[in-house]
Amino acid sequence: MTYKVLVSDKLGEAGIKLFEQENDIEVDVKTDLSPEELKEIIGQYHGLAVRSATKVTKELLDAAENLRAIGRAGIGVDNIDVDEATRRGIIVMNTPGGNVVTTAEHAISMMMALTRNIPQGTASLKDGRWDKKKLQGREVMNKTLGVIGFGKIGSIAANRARGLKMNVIVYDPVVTPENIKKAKCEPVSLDELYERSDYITIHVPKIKKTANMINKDAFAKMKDGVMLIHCARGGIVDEDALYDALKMGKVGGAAIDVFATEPPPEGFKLFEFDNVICTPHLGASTAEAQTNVAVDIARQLIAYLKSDTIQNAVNVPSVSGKVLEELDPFIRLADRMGRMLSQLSEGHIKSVEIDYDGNFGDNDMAPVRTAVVCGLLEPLVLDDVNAVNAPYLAKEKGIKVLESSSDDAQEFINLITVTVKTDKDTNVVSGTLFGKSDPRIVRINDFRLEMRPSGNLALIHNMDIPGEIGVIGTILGDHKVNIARMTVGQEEPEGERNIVFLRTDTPLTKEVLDKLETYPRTRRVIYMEL
Ligand SMILES: NC(=O)c1ccc[n+]([C@@H]2O[C@H](COP(=O)([O-])OP(=O)(O)OC[C@H]3O[C@@H](n4cnc5c(N)ncnc54)[C@H](O)[C@@H]3O)[C@@H](O)[C@H]2O)c1
Ligand SMILES: O=C(O)[C@H](O)COP(=O)(O)O
Repeated sequence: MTYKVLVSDKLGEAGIKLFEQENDIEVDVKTDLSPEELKEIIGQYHGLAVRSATKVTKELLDAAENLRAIGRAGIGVDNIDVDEATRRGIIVMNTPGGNVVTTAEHAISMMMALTRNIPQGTASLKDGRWDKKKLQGREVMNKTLGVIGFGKIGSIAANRARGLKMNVIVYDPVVTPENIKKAKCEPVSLDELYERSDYITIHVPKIKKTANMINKDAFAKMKDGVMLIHCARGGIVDEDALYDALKMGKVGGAAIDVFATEPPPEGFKLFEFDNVICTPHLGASTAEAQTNVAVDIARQLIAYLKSDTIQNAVNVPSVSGKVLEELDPFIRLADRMGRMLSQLSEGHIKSVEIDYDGNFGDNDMAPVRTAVVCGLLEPLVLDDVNAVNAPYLAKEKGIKVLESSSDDAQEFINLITVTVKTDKDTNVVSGTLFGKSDPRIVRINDFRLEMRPSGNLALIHNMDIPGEIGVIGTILGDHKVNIARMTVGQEEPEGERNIVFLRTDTPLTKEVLDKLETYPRTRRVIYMEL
């Protein structure tokens, strides 16, 4: 299979080369497309590589019928409708490491440029003026820098600021005070950060909670003359509130790299202030960072398209190729168990319980859990179900997914037992591996058996009476259906019922199934193709 990848924003050459080196990947680089142009061509692509400029909206995804993966060469994914991608089973990944030093360095450069009026000095000098007196600045040594968001970039910016002998105070609700102190910074509340900072630099992700977080109320709490550095994402600072704060002199200067609308509209009102300096979203724009993120995203997209290996996904847990390889036989078993349970169960599914008994190594079983859910949902829903959207679809349908584990797998080395409860019934299937990779179903509800879960399978609930198996054999023989394998399940505790589990060489027609169900007495037949 050949996978087509579209690169729709400017991407480092080294990344493009990686795509080109793959025999089974075709890459097209088409930047600066209008939303309409992009919508027209997106249907043919399996992978899409973007930065901030491409807006991956629901409308675009509506047309992206073959798209499996969106790769963001950078960090912020607020230009991508991640929920919609998830619902459609499209993986979204970013490159969290490649541009962080570059961006922290940009924030520090912006702070220094702002405090020493470097852009203003350049402009006035080129304009023929010698504004030496007017453009006097101030030192940053011993001043207090407030860092909002102490993740990858915030912590590097704080480290560089410590090198400039600044006092660094930090607000981050997730990072522990110990970790902030270890970096020789002081953890504080957000209000305290506003009250004490001479400079504030913002390094939070753009999410619902951080949209316009630096607003009128925040500015009101800040020190008079505070200088603001904003190199995170547009929309975190309320630009109207910043305008008012600059006008009142509450904010003494702002260095802005990112804007609510990019590029900002003509006559953008923040440009009227001399003490506002700007860059056109250059935070990540160094040769080093662009090579890093381009290479990272190309590798990640190639790995996912070719081998389903997930790295740095923002909408599904990451799994390395090695772990996937180890778990692969369990994943296949789990998928089949889910499919069987889907066909055994009647009514609305309420919950799925997965028990892992015995030895599964130290692996995170998330891919196995997802495979059970995929198998369970696939026969029931219209959407394509995969590892990306399965948890989302289960949640949307109100299905609880529970897991437990124990060391005791009875006579097996490892045993997966899945119990599906609906509003009408409860069904249980257990499966294991024979050897390292040969999947077997060893229990269906009250019956112990042993059957490979693949091919054309019929599960026939009988009364345990003489001649019954002969009748089934005769019906199939009369219709020229060859039985490849037959297992009779033993009821536990021993009772009057049994189940016959058949694998046939050819699919069973409706006529055969009707006969099996009614002749000469009623049986329950569940037919599945796995
Ligand atoms: N200007 C650019 O070109 C450029 C380049 C790279 C990254 N970025 C942006 O920089 C930002 C930071 O990136 P990162 O890699 O450091 O992310 P990160 O995920 O490593 O760190 C973000 C930190 O913010 C914290 N946080 C979340 N909500 C918060 C809140 N309400 N208040 C305080 N802290 C909060 C998180 O706990 C986390 O520690 C992102 O918005 C990213 O998109 C911009
Ligand atoms: O979040 C990011 O990585 C930055 O905002 C960089 O965006 P860009 O790749 O569009 O320059």
